[in-house]
Parts: sequence; structure tokens; C-alpha cells
Amino acid sequence: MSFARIAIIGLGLQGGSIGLAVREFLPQARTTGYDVSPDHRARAAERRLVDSVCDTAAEAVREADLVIFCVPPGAMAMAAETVREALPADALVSDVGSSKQAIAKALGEALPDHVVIPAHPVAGTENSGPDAGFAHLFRNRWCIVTPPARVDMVRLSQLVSFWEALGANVEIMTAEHHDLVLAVTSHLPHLIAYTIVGTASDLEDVTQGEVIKYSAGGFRDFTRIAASDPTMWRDVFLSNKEAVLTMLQRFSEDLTALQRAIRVGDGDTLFQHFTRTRAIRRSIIEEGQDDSRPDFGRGDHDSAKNS
Ligand SMILES: NC(=O)c1ccc[n+]([C@@H]2O[C@H](COP(=O)([O-])OP(=O)(O)OC[C@H]3O[C@@H](n4cnc5c(N)ncnc54)[C@H](O)[C@@H]3O)[C@@H](O)[C@H]2O)c1
Ligand SMILES: O=C(O)C(=O)C[C@]1(C(=O)O)C=C[C@@H](O)C=C1
Repeated sequence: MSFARIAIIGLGLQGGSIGLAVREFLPQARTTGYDVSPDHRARAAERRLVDSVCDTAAEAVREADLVIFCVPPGAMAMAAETVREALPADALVSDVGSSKQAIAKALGEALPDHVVIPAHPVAGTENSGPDAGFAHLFRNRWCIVTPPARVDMVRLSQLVSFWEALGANVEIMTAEHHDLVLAVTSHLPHLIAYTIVGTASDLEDVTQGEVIKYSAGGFRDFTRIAASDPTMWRDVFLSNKEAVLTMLQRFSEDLTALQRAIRVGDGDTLFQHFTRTRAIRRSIIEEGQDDSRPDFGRGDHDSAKNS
């Protein structure tokens, strides 16, 4: 049985995309939405991200059978506590957060009497706010669902079907495994991108402003994700600290090995490493996972500005 009344808390990139995707792919469902920002609520109404933009979170969830929290990881607890009294007893609670263990704990503690099944659509862009969302964000992307140990299989199946209806491919794993995998595939790349932009900018004092000026395709492609929302990524790193620090240590060791190879002139080590890693990157493109889709938050979404 699919969901009939879906409440979306947080109407930015993820919440807006869910609202637009529900309208396109689950037209029989009704959506309500709330955002803590009055400006974002107004813009969400203008863009018709949901059927009804509500003035309070309680109003948004009052008749919902599915509630999805689409707020920064650090805001999940407060957002959930805000709706505790108004939430129908049989409503399924989920989220889209980029880290899972900390959010599962926060939602479970805030809503101890509800079924909570966390999820994470591994789909996004560097844009944020109510102008960033689009209906096809989840198309052919993974959505990782991290159910609690003793999950109601009927509710889990409902949530899986929901994300598949929005175009996602669903994978189920533990929250702990999710946090380790995403630490290396998503969180660490963002940390490195943010870092190298800062390094390049600081170097401009030395190079009279030429570093950013002469940054071409490589720097631009590599650092696209450094334009992502600071609130979200502050929260992601702090909520997944252990896994991020584990992966950062391993990355630092590998980088140091390449640093040594350069210092001692070990060209064979460099060549072999680059040959192996180029093949890995090319395998991603060959699997059709490359995100050059025209609607991937670029093209006609260039107007989408970070909030
Ligand atoms: N950006 C991505 O690529 C991406 C991808 C997958 C998952 N996520 C996750 O999705 C969640 C939302 O990220 P986003 O990219 O949509 O961010 P966003 O900044 O575009 O949207 C978040 C929205 O939540 C609102 N908000 C903040 N606190 C709130 C509260 N207490 N109550 C109600 N609204 C509140 C903000 O005003 C904003 O409009 C985060 O947990 C993030 O980790 C993001
Ligand atoms: O494509 C981008 O801009 C993203 O950063 C999307 C991205 C990622 O791939 O790291 C970012 C955060 C998520 O939780 C999931 C996806």
C-alpha cells in the first residue's frame, strides 16, 4: 500500500525535489510541507514544491502517513521534537540525511513511539534552498535505507517502494556500514574540495591573485562540491566524525606515500598508481553513473542559488 499523505519538513534541494517527484510519479498522493524559513516557505509555494505549504510543522504532519525530514543533520532532533504532539500514531517517519547513525538516534529519541526508518538518497547537487530542487534528482541514483534491527517489514517495503517510485535504486544496509562507505565516497571528497579551495585562495597572497585566476577545468571540476552548503556539511562532518576521521587517516597515509614517491623520484610507483586509479574512474563512467545529465542541477537550474 503506497502513502497517501506525505509531509516534507525542510523545502530545500532534497525536500523540494521529493515534492516535485511525488507530483510527477505519485500523483495520487497529497503533499504538505514546512520550512523554518518564511522566505523558503514563500518560495516553495511559488514553485509549488508541495500541494500545501503550512505555517507550522505541526500543521504539515497532522494527517500524514509518511513524514520525511529534509533538514540539515544537526536540525533533525529539533525538527522531530517540534512535531511530536501532532504526529499521527501510525505515521512512518523517515529522513534523507547524509549520515545515518547519529540521525537514527536523534529521530528515535525524539519520537520513541513511532516507526522510524532512516534513508539517504545518494543524489544531490552543490545547490541548496527552495530553488534547487527538481523532480528527476533521484532518477537512477542509489537510495540507501538503513532500517533498525527489528523493523516492521511491511513498513520497510512501503518506504522502499516509495523511493523506487521516485526513480531511485534502493539498497538496504546498516547505519554503521552506510556511514563508513559514505565517509569515503562523499564526505571525504567534500572535505578535500573545501580544503584545496582554501589553500589555493591563501596562496594568492604569494602569487598575486593568479591561482584562482588561472584555475582551469581540472580545478573547477574537482572543486564543484566546495560550493555546497556550509550548514549541511558542518553537520555532516560532526555527525559522522569517527568514520570521517578513520577515512581521513587512511587517505593521509596514501597521500604521504605519493608525496614520498615524488620526493625520491619513484616514477614507477606514480605511474602504476595513476594507471590503476584511472581505470577505476573510467569504470564509473562506463557504468553510466556519470552525472552529466542535463537536469542534474545544472543547465536550466543554473539560476538555482545557494540559500
Ligand atoms: N545536498 C545534497 O546533495 C544532499 C544529498 C543527499 C542528502 N542530503 C541531506 O538532505 C538534508 C537536507 O539537505 P538539502 O541539500 O536539502 O539542504 P537545503 O539547505 O537545500 O534545505 C534544507 C532546508 O531545511 C530548512 N530547515 C533547516 N532547519 C529546519 C527546521 N528545524 N525545520 C524546518 N526546516 C528547516 C532550511 O531552511 C532549508 O530550506 C540534509 O540532511 C543533507 O545531509 C543532501
Ligand atoms: O553531486 C553533488 O553535488 C553531491 O555532493 C551529492 C552528494 C555526494 O555525492 O557527495 C552529496 C551529499 C549526499 O549526501 C549525497 C550526494
